[in-house]
Amino acid sequence: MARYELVKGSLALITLTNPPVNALSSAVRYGITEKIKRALGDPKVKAVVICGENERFCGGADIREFAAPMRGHSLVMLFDDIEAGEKPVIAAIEGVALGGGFELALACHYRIAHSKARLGLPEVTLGLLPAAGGTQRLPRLIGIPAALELITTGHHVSAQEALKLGMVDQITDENACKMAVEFALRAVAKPLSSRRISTLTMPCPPNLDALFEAVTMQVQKKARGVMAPLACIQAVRAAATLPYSKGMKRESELMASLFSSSQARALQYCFFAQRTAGKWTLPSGAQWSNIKPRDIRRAAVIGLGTMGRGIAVSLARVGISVIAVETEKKLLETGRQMVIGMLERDAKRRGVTASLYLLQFTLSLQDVKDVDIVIEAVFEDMSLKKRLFRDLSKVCRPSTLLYTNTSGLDVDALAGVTDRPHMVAGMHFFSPAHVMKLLEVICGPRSSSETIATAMSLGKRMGKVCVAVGNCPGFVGNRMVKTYTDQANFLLEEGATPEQVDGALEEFGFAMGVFRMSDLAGLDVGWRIRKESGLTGPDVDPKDPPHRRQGHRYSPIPDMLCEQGRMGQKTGCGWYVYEKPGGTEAKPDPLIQKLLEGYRVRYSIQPRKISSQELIERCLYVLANEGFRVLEDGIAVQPEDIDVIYLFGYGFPRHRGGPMFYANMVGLGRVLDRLEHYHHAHPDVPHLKPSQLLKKLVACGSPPIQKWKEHIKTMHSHL
Ligand SMILES: CCCCCCC/C=C/C(=O)SCCNC(=O)CCNC(=O)[C@H](O)C(C)(C)COP(=O)(O)OP(=O)(O)OC[C@H]1O[C@@H](n2cnc3c(N)ncnc32)[C@H](O)[C@@H]1OP(=O)(O)O
Repeated sequence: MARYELVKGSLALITLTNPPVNALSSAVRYGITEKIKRALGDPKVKAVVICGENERFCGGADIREFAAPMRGHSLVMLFDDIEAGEKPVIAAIEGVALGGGFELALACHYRIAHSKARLGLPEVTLGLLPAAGGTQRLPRLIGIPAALELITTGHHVSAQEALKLGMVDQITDENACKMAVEFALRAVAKPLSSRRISTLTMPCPPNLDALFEAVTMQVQKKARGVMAPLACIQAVRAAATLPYSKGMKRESELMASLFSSSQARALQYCFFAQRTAGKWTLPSGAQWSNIKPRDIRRAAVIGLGTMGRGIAVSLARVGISVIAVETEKKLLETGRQMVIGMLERDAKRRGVTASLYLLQFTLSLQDVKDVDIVIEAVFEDMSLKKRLFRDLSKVCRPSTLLYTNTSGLDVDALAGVTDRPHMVAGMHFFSPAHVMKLLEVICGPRSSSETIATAMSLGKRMGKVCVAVGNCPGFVGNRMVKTYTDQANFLLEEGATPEQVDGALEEFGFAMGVFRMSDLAGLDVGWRIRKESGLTGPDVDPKDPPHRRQGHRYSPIPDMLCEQGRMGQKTGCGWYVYEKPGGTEAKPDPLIQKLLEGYRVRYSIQPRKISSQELIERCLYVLANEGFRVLEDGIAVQPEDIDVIYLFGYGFPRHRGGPMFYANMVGLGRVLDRLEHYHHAHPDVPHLKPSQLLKKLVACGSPPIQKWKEHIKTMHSHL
């Protein structure tokens, strides 16, 4: 796990050999400890270079080992030994030096980085802190403000930024290991005392208290209820106010308070869930590792509304040429200006040239005849989409893949009107499409594995987190979210206010509660869908009372708001009132209070005081319950897929892991009990009825989430 070579007669070269990222597993820690001992004890050796195999220095501690108490050689002791040694040790950083990997580099006397390397202390994103001396050495090296920024955010920096900040001594475009060897030969004669970071005097700014207070407020605002950033601040404060050894003790105490916390478990689960979701599998056995995606060079985007513009930008900025199609000159011109503006702003932010030459705008569908793929992003109207797919069949060459950006319509129905149903699938982008990271790839029953592989690979190329899901109304994300918003509406009927429901969800960790989110997205979106599906408007069965549809409870309150023109932020009022149309400052609206009171009187509902616990349980247990049904129905393959969708598409707080992980943390038995309780109280709400899979898992002793897959026996998978 660590290779030892003597080079140039007097240098020990220690190479970490734990692919793919040379993580510091217990075997690697043992390996480095032994090799350092050997190098320091060998009189022939005058200096040491540490590097990583496969042009990657080190991705940090082995996160998989955090599932159990840490055993084996201590990183802290190893790093103290390296630093205290009498021979210069040089870190040769290629690829990444992250977390424990960067802390290893900080313990070395010199750091040489390749110009493409990235460095940082991302432990906070895993619910931890850099507990191998990172919180004590980094502020001594680069100062408290810069160290605080890096440690509390977990941001990686480029080698150039690292050099500017003083994190590395030199950067090179050559092989960093070779450069480090040459550097080491020159370093042999130099004194080491000023190179031991732990002994350096801390550069302290005068207004220390104010600085820590400001950073604490910033962190609390950005990540409400998240523990790790606050612990990071306390550890850096210890570095600023205590001698090194006492600071290390504080670092270790703070790490102990985080190490087995539920937040750390959730955040580490999210890290692996994201990687698990990328490894898609279809029932045919086709999967990410055995199906070659098509190479996409030319794409067409049909429709230049909000979604189409974002998709065009996402494609062009990764070098794919785009033909954007609209039906009217005015719409085309508006779309063209918006796309160009977005691309120019994006390029300016990234310090690159906008690839405007990749864009073409047209009113003629004929112009898309030679593209590799088409992504349709027209209005969410089935007959319009069908018409377009029929036309695309005629226009496009036979090898063109066709994708629909629908948020919930039947992908197979669209495939069925084409001459190539196996070459049709869904690509559900989230708005704004050039910003939001999530892409649901919808596999129709006839979609070929190549069609899916191409969508997944293209999504990844555009920087998206892609999840392959089955075809059903709303797919995974929107199918589940309906149960959550329904509960929120029912809670209003029963006595809650929008601000109470939102307050409870925001306290839980959502950046925005369900009603504030609805105001932001626009209430008319859901209204149109409900009208189309006959839940409101002229198509409603006259025998249905206003608060029941198809035998189930229904809340007409959102429809009532829309009928009054309250569409959310854009109209200046929705569930809240805003300072002006387009305003963002949500204030509780007495008119909504009045509307709710009138509604309760009309339907003889006795309002009651509803606890935050009930608000959370009703909204979130029902969400997980539908997630279990999604798994039962084979619409998603594994709970990780659902959680990734909720983390990246719906703002589910990452430190809670996602709806399925949250249910697992609460305890499946408890979730089942509470759902049974609520279903008993509201028998006309089928979504509150516990799913079969939840019952089955509880009956099997509530296995850990990673084992649920073994218990999911689907009648037939939709993937
Ligand atoms: C009381 C205890 C005291 C202990 C003190 C310890 C203090 C130190 C703590 C730490 O170091 S925590 C870890 C900090 N490091 C990170 O957070 C980095 C995590 N990794 C990444 O960001 C990325 O993986 C990467 C290194 C930038 C590489 O990205 P790339 O896109 O190239 O590859 P991936 O698909 O992400 O990863 C490939 C493969 O490797 C696995 N992996 C990555 N990093 C780790 C790791 N640190 N530990 C274990 N495994 C890791 C990743 O899961 C992938 O695995 P597979 O999916 O292929 O199985």
